[in-house]
Amino acid sequence: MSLSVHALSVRVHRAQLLHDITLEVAPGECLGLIGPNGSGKSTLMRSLAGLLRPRAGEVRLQGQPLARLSARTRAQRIALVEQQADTTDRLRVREAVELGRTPYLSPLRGWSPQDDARVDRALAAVEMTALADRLWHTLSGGEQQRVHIARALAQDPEVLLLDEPTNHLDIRHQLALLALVRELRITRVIALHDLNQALGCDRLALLDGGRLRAIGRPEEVLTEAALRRHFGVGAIRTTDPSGQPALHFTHAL
Ligand SMILES: Nc1ncnc2c1ncn2[C@@H]1O[C@H](COP(=O)(O)OP(=O)(O)OP(=O)(O)O)[C@@H](O)[C@H]1O
Repeated sequence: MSLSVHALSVRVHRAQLLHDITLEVAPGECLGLIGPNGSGKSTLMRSLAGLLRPRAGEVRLQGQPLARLSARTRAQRIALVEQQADTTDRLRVREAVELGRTPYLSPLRGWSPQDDARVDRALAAVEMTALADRLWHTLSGGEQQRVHIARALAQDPEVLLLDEPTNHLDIRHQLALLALVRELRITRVIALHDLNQALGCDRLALLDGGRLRAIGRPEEVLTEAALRRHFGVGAIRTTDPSGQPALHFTHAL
């Protein structure tokens, strides 16, 4: 499903957080969202999920304004994994993942064995099957993050929005998660701080100061000049021993 943003401006408490953003994510594409701290990545993510009402402009899903879709339809189509998601409920891991099936349940359509199977697959995808009965609040930060991702997968969305999903994860789980995200055929938007990881996206959108500064293939966006201007670092573009492009950061400016 395509996701598009048209002249989007977002204001919160008199602060203008996003300015006139226009971009399009093609069906099945993985768009990486990059930018320094406070550049507006999470704000854009929340806008893409329909959680923030724009001051001007709109987000469209397959050409349809998000604002016109019911909350239930939106939840069936879009899943968001936020940066600092928490829950105060006394939930077990499996119950937290089962919440992903909520948009599909109704008085006429109760919980079914297919829902159980979907939850099983989601838990297995993030290697949390063994911890399915643990209480949420006893998990480590990285384990909680993996449960959030499982909940989003169980939601069976057509658009998956991941806000810094590798935060808290050890290196093996970071690589496993990125491989999992790469294999999904759905439309994905993923905010990343690790710019070497961002090189693996189909395209990158670079935000700075709430404005879209560049969008294109990773090598077009992550130039040494852009790294200097927008991230304030000296960097050298290089290739790793396997021939893949890589960035070597030298110093903060
Ligand atoms: N409710 C709010 N009221 C005022 N300012 C806000 C509010 N929420 C966010 N901001 C500001 O908006 C800017 C963009 O925040 P946002 O969280 O979208 O940035 P980000 O790119 O995701 O940052 P980070 O990389 O640090 O996670 C920041 O300067 C932030 O302080």
